[in-house]
Amino acid sequence: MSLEIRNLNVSIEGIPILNDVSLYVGPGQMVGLIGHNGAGKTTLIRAIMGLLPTDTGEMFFDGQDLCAQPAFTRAATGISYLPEDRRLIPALTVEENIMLPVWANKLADSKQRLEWVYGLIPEIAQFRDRKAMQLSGGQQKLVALARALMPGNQLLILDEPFEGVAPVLSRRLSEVIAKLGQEGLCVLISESDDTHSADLVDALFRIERGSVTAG
Ligand SMILES: Nc1ncnc2c1ncn2[C@@H]1O[C@H](COP(=O)(O)OP(=O)(O)OP(=O)(O)O)[C@@H](O)[C@H]1O
Repeated sequence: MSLEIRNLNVSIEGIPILNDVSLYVGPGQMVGLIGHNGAGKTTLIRAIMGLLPTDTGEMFFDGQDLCAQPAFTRAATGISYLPEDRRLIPALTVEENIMLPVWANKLADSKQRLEWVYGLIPEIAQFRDRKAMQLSGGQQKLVALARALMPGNQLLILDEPFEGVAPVLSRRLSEVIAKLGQEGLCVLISESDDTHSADLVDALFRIERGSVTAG
């Protein structure tokens, strides 16, 4: 499984945002996407997820042309993302929040997948029956990651996962993300600088004013 993006151009309301972006995430690779606020990280992630239309260029995952497939097919392809904000539903329990993508996409093997996620992040299993609103911001981030892991069994995209997370929890988040690499997932992590991702990633791309360079 690999993600290959070639010469991708994306505009929002007629304004060019991404210029000729090329990026590669190899099988089982963990790759960083580093850029300042407004550089275009979220726009690129939204384009990969099919949430923004692309102007020109190519995106392939496991040989499938992602540009040709609508957003709702991503979960079935095993592609998922952790948005910058957590977007948990406060009145639902932790487990209900984690199960949302399973219900929305009628995913198979959800029981095994849930056990796998609880094994990876055991502290979440302990508060599975609590309402999301009763958790700290960092705990909510872990739950949002768990939720993304339900459909994301091939490619997981993490949009600034460490943003606004206290040091103790960001260390824990790093441990969990490192484990994902060992599980053979392709992972793309965006960050405004490489403070947290430097030790995690196998390769790095930098994005500046909508243009991406390797290294
Ligand atoms: N809905 C929109 N309408 C107009 N311009 C937008 C829209 N969304 C993003 N942009 C512009 O696209 C550029 C890239 O924004 P994007 O959110 O992708 O950056 P980012 O690297 O993720 O930054 P941040 O770290 O602040 O989230 C910015 O100049 C932004 O103003």
